[in-house]
Amino acid sequence: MNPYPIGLIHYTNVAPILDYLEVPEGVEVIKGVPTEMNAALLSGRVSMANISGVEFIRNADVLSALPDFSVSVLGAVYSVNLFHRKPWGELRGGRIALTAQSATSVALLEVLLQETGVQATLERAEGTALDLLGAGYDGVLRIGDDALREWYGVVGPIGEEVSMLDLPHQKNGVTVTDLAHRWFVLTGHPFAFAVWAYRKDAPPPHTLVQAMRVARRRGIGHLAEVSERHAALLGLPDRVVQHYLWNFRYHLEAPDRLGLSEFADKAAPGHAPIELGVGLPVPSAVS
Ligand SMILES: C=C(O[C@@H]1C=C(C(=O)O)C=C[C@H]1O)C(=O)O
Repeated sequence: MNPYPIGLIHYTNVAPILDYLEVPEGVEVIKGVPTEMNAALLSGRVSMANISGVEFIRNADVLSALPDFSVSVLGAVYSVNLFHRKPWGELRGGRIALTAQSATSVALLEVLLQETGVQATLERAEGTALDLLGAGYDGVLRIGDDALREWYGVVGPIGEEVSMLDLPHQKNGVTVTDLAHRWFVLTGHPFAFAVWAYRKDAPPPHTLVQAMRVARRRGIGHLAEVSERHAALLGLPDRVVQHYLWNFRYHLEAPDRLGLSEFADKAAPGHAPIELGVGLPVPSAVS
């Protein structure tokens, strides 16, 4: 029987799931950044991946998603950041560098700029936020582990007495605008950055979905160990990474679905209806 190919984005934000995932036999794994996994899923190279929420929305005619998984957050996320020196409103007419790793966060930035009447030129460019600001960009969008490290590089050190919650973070003339926080200020809802999407004609085996649920339960139950391990890898304080991971919503509950559908209407008007759980076994009565 052919293996079931899946794509995994290995950002720290999914460590509480992936660190404990025991991949069942018959499942083949490839790894990459969001835009690579988006392309792999849409090309059929993989049948399921934790892809950018906006790509799931844009392709809701051919993609479904697991009904109880996402990378969502209510309020600040700390790893989807716009770095800029001028105030947000003065980015009008400016140039903004976009990491090539992102799809959802780019669409979110576009929505937030539009909602605030700020028209800027967005262009893909790779490099650290400070380097690209130094190269003349007015704003720099960074996501994932790079964004988290560079956020802390600008605003750190953050002690226990100085809450991570005091936003926006500004230091030495650089403002780090957290896009998920701005979405919350705009809507009052969570933001779903990623979902576990799959091709409607190739739903994942139940063994894989169940292994993911078990992994998530273990990861959340061992958050201190996960945080300590990844803090060392990231070179960040353990307590900062623990707050970062504690802050995520890994299911796809009603608030997260509300945020996803609200974003879908803003970012992809006229999108096909979002269908969750297509082709998955109907949950049996819990014994
Ligand atoms: C929470 C994050 O969101 C990520 C952003 C994505 C995107 O912009 O396409 C895709 C996957 C998410 O994990 C992050 O980058 O840390």
